[in-house]
Amino acid sequence: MIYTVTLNPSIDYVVQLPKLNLDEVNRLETSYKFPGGKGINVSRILRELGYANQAWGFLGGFTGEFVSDKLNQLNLDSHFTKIADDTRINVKLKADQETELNAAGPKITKAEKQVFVSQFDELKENDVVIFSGSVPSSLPKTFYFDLIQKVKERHAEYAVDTAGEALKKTLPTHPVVVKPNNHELADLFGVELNSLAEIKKYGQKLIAMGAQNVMISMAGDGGMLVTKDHCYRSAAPKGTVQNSVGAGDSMLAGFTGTFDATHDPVESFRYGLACGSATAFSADIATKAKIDEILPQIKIEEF
Ligand SMILES: Nc1ncnc2c1ncn2[C@@H]1O[C@H](COP(=O)(O)OP(=O)(O)OP(=O)(O)O)[C@@H](O)[C@H]1O
Ligand SMILES: O=P(O)(O)OC[C@@]1(O)O[C@H](CO)[C@@H](O)[C@@H]1O
Repeated sequence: MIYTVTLNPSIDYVVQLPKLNLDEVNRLETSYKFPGGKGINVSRILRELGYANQAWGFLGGFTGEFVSDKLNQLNLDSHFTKIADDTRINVKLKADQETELNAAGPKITKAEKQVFVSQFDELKENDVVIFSGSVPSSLPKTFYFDLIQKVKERHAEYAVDTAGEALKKTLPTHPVVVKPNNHELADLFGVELNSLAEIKKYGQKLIAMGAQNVMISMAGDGGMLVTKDHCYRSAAPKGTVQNSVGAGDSMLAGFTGTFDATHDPVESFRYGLACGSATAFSADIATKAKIDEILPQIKIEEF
């Protein structure tokens, strides 16, 4: 079974207008509300691909009710810990440029945290836990790392989509896959990455530090997969970008779900790339039909 962890879910309020004028009232052309949060996006794609999974995390208040109702409507299996404070609202502004305003997140009490942590006792050998997204500021900075210790005690596997020191700290515990984007990879080492060869070199460093697979996302430039003995690269298929929010989560879902089922890194990378682009070319998180349409366009080569 695959479990996704979204410590800080959101309502994603996506607003579209031709141009943002600061210091003025701006009238929106369209606006949508989606259930958001990285792990929730991962769960939605896993479900589209037919992989049984359950979404975990914290939800509370009227905003939490909205997210919960939407997940029920999507028939998503979920088990969120109820909290007293309100789940956050993140604003995604699509104008001449894309701007995201992500809130810090709700207060989580000690008792609520305890209820959530006890869920990890349910894990079994060979389960996979996917940790994605920010940690609300009321939780300790080491929270992912502490949860990973629980996953390892239960002999389950895990994947992680986080950045900076939190990512570095998890590498020696051998995550199945980590998915930095090229900018996060550069920031991690305080360097600029100007070529695919450099991206490969720093991806290999993450392998040397303990990751089992390193998938580097590069938005419209496609992606790279670094394994212990190989490196694979693919450009992105062409299409009209509608809303790239969640493309990285979709990529992680495609890879991890396929890898759990097949243990084939190239096939998993293929699904990761197709899911990422399918979401970028959709208004919301991609559907199975969109993923199937993109899959034949993915061309992977050894690099
Ligand atoms: N404009 C695009 N055209 C085609 N494919 C795209 C585009 N944007 C993203 N993708 C696909 O989705 C993958 C993940 O996207 P991206 O690199 O933006 O992830 P990310 O930085 O983690 O994004 P986010 O945090 O918004 O989910 C890319 O590696 C690529 O395969
Ligand atoms: O603030 P975080 O947790 O880093 O990211 C949250 C978020 O931007 O990530 C998803 C897209 O990847 C959105 O659904 C959500 O709003």
